[in-house]
Amino acid sequence: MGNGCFYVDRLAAGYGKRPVAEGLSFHAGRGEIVTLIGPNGAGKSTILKTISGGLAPMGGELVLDGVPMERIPRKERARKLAVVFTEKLQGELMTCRDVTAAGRYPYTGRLGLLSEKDQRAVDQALELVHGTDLGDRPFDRISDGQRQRIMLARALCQEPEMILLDEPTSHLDVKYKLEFLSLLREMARKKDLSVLMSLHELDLAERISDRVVCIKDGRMDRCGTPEQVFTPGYVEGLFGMTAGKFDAAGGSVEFSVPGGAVKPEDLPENAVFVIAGNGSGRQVFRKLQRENVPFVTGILFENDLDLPAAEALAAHVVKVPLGPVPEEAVREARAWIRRCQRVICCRTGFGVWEKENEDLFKYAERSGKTAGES
Ligand SMILES: Nc1ncnc2c1ncn2[C@@H]1O[C@H](COP(=O)(O)OP(=O)(O)OP(=O)(O)O)[C@@H](O)[C@H]1O
Repeated sequence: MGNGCFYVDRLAAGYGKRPVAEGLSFHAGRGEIVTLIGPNGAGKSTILKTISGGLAPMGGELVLDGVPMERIPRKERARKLAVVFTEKLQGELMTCRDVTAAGRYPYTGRLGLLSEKDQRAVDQALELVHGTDLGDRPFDRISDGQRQRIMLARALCQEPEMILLDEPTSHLDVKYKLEFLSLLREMARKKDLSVLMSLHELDLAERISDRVVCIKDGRMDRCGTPEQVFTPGYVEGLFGMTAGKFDAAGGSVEFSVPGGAVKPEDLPENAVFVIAGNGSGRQVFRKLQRENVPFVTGILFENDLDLPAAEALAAHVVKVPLGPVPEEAVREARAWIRRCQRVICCRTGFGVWEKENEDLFKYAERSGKTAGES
């Protein structure tokens, strides 16, 4: 089970008598970020609620710092484990500073009076989330994104060993999403925190997580590093996607090509051949896709940055393994060019290993297919 400060072993979580998910075994070490992903209703929130103590486990073990969770006294657990579930706290009549300070309650006496040390911890936490200016504002009159940052400040000033977050970026704009997750990453490392959260943004999950736990049909479908989890085709299966493709290399989602791949003889009249490579083609592929213009592309090496988007969107891709480009691939690409109405070249120049693509471009020029290229 590793030296993680937290682990679950064969955990079952659910409501009443019915487990929503069971057989869950994973761990989160100190300084690590572990992310739960999976389709809507898979049970991610239920698992987090169970780990936070809000729901009783229906089976299995929950262990924090070598001690079964149920044996950790409530007050100690409140110090060790911080929870960021935004919908929980209404915070009426409270300022953002009051809400943040609530994170110190496990450390204060019964009256909840804050010592100087507590006040300092509140200041620091607000500063960390860039929330100092929000301190005096009423918590119920700030934006959802600001509320999310204040909730993180509250969790941080609790000085926990572990933070649980349920979809912490759902209300944040793209700038704050990145800022928030970078902050979380930094806090995890600096303060040796274990972070367990659910995320819907797979690209962010892939970039930020040390480990990803995939939940599907009431069980743990996969658990591992992002490289182990996000293998080609996996996300589409996990989410039962029929309308698009997840680019495992680039961490982005591609809409699928209408009608799918085609045979040369079925290629529509307005089809375009795109000479791309090295990431130069993706924007063009997407533009053609939006405009409903079918296209063929090549010659792409199998590790090319353009390949995932090409495979998701093109009617056909002429691709080759790394190494010398076979004559046959060149012949095939030329045949597709002859069938296409025009050729778009995304390259401003060709490297020494791209002689065949340069030749294809010259071939297209000679055929008059590059005229009016946009
Ligand atoms: N309070 C509840 N009582 C009974 N069943 C519930 C309750 N809350 C959620 N469920 C059910 O448990 C299952 C898992 O829900 P959960 O919210 O954990 O999924 P999730 O993976 O977090 O979904 P989402 O991605 O949509 O947030 C769903 O079928 C849901 O309808």
